[in-house]
Amino acid sequence: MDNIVIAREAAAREAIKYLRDKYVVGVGTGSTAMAFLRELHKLIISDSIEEILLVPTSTETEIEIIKLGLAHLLRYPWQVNHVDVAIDGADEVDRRKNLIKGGGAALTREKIIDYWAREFIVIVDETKVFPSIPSKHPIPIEVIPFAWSIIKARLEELGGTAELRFGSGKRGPIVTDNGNYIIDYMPKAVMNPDDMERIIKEIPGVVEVGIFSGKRISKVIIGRIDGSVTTMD
Ligand SMILES: O=C(CO)[C@H](O)[C@H](O)COP(=O)(O)O
Repeated sequence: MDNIVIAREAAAREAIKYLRDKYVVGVGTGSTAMAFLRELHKLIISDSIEEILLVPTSTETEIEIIKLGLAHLLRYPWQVNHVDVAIDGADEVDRRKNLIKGGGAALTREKIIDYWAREFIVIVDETKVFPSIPSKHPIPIEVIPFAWSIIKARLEELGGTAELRFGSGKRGPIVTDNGNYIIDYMPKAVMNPDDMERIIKEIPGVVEVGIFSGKRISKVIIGRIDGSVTTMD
């Protein structure tokens, strides 16, 4: 098995320990979150956990829940009055638990559900840990299509590069679950993530920013390629 897969699965298995009977669980987006969903599926079919409900953070995750035969557990935000725990992946994490998210273009729904949850637990493999963010991955920003060129220009004025995200088939810009576009922004200068998030969010037409503040995160579980895990609280 691929080393990264071993690391992601180790983090996903560890996250299972934070679930309880009757929990409403926010289910993240991406391959690591899907590793968690597969572990959760095992628990559910073996009756090791009871009356759990699943709130997806994207259409992609919703489809995976249905494909696993768990449609009866699927709930939308308006069908529950809270989320006990959200488990989600990330593209980058720094030592203060600040995250870059949105590699899968799901950052807005992820932030809505992850921040709503009483506990927000992040699962990553060790290659996602960096001294500061953004390091390798630009900051995904969800924008209203009408405003994309203006926002791109405003970001470039702030310094750095800003690119409208296209699909791999080059048929046009990626469209999010909310009908918006994604701009990937790599700033020139390192800045405090909370300040960076605030500055970008102030640009009219920006829907959400793929910086998730470490202050909002309960725990980061880091899976290692030897199968071990470490936790940042
Ligand atoms: O933010 C996300 C989707 O919008 C994902 O959580 C992030 O891209 C990590 O994905 P993966 O686990 O596949 O590396």
